[in-house]
Amino acid sequence: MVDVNRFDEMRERLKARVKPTRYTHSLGVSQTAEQLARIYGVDESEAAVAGLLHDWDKALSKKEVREKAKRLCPEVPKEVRKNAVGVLHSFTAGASLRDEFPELSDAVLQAIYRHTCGDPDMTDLDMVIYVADMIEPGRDFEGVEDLRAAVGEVDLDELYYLTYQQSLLYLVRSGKTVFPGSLGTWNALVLRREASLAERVQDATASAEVAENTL
Ligand SMILES: Nc1ncnc2c1ncn2[C@@H]1O[C@H](COP(=O)(O)OP(=O)(O)O)[C@@H](O)[C@H]1O
Repeated sequence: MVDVNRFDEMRERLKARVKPTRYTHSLGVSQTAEQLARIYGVDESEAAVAGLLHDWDKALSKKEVREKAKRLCPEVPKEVRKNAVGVLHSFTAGASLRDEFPELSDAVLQAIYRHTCGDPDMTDLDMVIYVADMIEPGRDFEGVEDLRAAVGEVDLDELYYLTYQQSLLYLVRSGKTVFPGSLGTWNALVLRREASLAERVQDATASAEVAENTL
């Protein structure tokens, strides 16, 4: 739980660090993450803080973020630093924000680390931040209204799946490079979703059979 005064201090430091449009986006993500957290039973305070700080390293130039990633994120391949510089800010912020705010939990840092590329095995907080980043009120892309309409109507795994799908569609449609790990993540999400649907069909069939036999 982050103290209200501390949250205000984080907000002021972010405001001084990033461009005004990025600051507005960050406030939108923080508020949307808090709402999603309430709906899906996730810690609201952690969601608000992770949402607020997720783009902390967007303030860095391409050169700076590449150097920071090289220094702090040895797990990120060289070709990602070279060809997908846009994703690096999430890794570097996740790896370094505790130096700025020592009270940040591992869960918050992980959600920040995963906010751009996701992961096959996301926690509920990770998914809340990933989705909030895509649907905060300032976002405007084809399909965003469908995602907003799905909030509370589908479970969090499904909402993350739908959001991830939109993100990949956007990258491919606009001819952008895709982070190599994203294909593996997508495949894992598809397979898990298929397994979960099959399980639900099986359960429904079993329940129908029980009902029929008791008539
Ligand atoms: N899986 C991915 N692979 C490669 N690039 C991505 C991926 N996901 C997002 N990006 C790109 O990385 C940049 C940062 O993404 P993100 O942090 O989600 O958005 P934003 O900067 O708009 O808040 C954007 O240019 C986005 O298109």
